[in-house]
Amino acid sequence: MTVRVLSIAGSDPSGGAGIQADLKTFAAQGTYGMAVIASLTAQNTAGVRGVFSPPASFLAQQLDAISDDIAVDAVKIGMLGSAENIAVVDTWLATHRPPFVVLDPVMVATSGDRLLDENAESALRALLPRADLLTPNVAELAVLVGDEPARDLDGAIAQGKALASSTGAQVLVKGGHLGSAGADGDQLATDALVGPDGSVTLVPGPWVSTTNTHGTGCSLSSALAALRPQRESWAAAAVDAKAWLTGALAGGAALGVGQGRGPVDHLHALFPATFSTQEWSRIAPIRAAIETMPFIVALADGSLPWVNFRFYLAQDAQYLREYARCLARVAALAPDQDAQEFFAHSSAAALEAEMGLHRTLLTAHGESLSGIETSPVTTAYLDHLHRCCATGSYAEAAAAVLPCFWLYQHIGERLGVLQAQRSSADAHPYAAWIETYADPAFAAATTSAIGFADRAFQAGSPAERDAMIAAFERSSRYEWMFFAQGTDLPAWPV
Ligand SMILES: Nc1ncnc2c1ncn2[C@@H]1O[C@H](COP(=O)(O)OP(=O)(O)OP(=O)(O)O)[C@@H](O)[C@H]1O
Ligand SMILES: Cc1ncc(COP(=O)(O)O)c(N)n1
Repeated sequence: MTVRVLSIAGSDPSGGAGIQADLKTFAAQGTYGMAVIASLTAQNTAGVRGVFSPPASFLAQQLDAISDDIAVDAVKIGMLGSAENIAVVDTWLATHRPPFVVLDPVMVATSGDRLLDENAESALRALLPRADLLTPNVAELAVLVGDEPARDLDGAIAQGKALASSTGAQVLVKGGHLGSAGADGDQLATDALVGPDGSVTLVPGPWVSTTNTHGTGCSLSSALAALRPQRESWAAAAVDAKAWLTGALAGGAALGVGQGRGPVDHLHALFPATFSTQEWSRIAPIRAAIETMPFIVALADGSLPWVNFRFYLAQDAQYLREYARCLARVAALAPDQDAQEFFAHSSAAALEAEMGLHRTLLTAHGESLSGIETSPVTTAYLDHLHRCCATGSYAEAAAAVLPCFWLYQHIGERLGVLQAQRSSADAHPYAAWIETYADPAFAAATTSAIGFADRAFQAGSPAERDAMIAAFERSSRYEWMFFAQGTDLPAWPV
């Protein structure tokens, strides 16, 4: 029979934390997931905007509906929001306690926003002894033992021992925010399972360099609840939950979700990394460099001087003419009609739509595209593309032309979000450029280009796969240099 796991928690509409994360985690562990919503939040990856808790009587009604019908093998309790909700859960546990109870004492989100009424802290403290396992983060652990936040893992373990002994529950001390060093000096993210008898089991894991950490606490506690009925002990469940979470953290960036601290990829093991997800993660430093470079920052806020934008536009027009030839070459190499149509259409679109945009923008300033000299960076990028498309396979050529879709779509989307937040009265000098790349039709074309590259990778020989990886990374670097030449290199005489 499938293991049936219940989450009693808050809702995170952006899908990275709360019950949304819990249900994905339950599915990832092969269990049947259920969710009783204690509280609603309006939040995204950047922070919490509002919290609304329905009447506690409705929480009781939801819990009764489950208990009257379904045997629950394990429960994970997360954000409860209010003292009234905590009282309802306390009563429910007294009468319907499932075999395994994990309690994540959610008080404050990573963003610093409160997720528990201030007057509910003592009620939450009183609920703790009903759990088998508590999963406070460093800040919550400190509040629960009435101490300052620990500065290192040893300090956190000492607090964990105090909490375990006062509640009779096991405590998983999470060292994610503390960091620790392994024998070979590698940075680790070590957790520790502390028993009420003072026993300590270290659960080490590699540190993942990522900003996609929204909902890690929710996901870890859910994985523990889902795995415990399938494992011998909490220690065994913790080791497997930790390994799963490390993979989810590593896959988070490739999801491309949100502008703040993005979510982890709960389903990474069900859908193993493709060429595109792997490469998107691999070029994370290049993406970060593009997102924060002076040219893009000034383009985003509209402060980019026209002289720099004009230089960029002129080079881009040179680039697009040749890029369109490369896309036509990918179409010629395409193994099937869908790919051929897509790349041929993209070639025409590069000439018509994008170059049209450039012409309009220049004409509006009384300038034209004639007599422009191609810069060294533009030349180098085009030489690379022409080489991949002239001498490489379809797979290599499809990988080489992909960053120009994907990085523009990515930057366009980011700038489009900023643009939408701006008051409509503030005219942005480069609004037309942003709209072109933030357009959902361009996002759809990018998704198609990614799909074609992924399929080529699947069908490719080992040599072709290596060539795809090299071509994709090199094109991505050139994309960065291409933007950078607009402000960061000495002016090229035009
Ligand atoms: N960058 C990282 N690399 C590896 N593991 C991490 C990283 N950040 C957090 N973790 C792990 O994620 C789990 C959750 O730990 P964390 O301390 O972030 O909890 P939390 O603060 O409750 O999470 P949340 O961000 O959801 O509030 C722990 O197993 C921790 O070791
Ligand atoms: C509904 C809900 N529950 C829990 C958290 C804590 O997660 P995090 O600290 O990662 O934001 C959250 N943000 N939202």
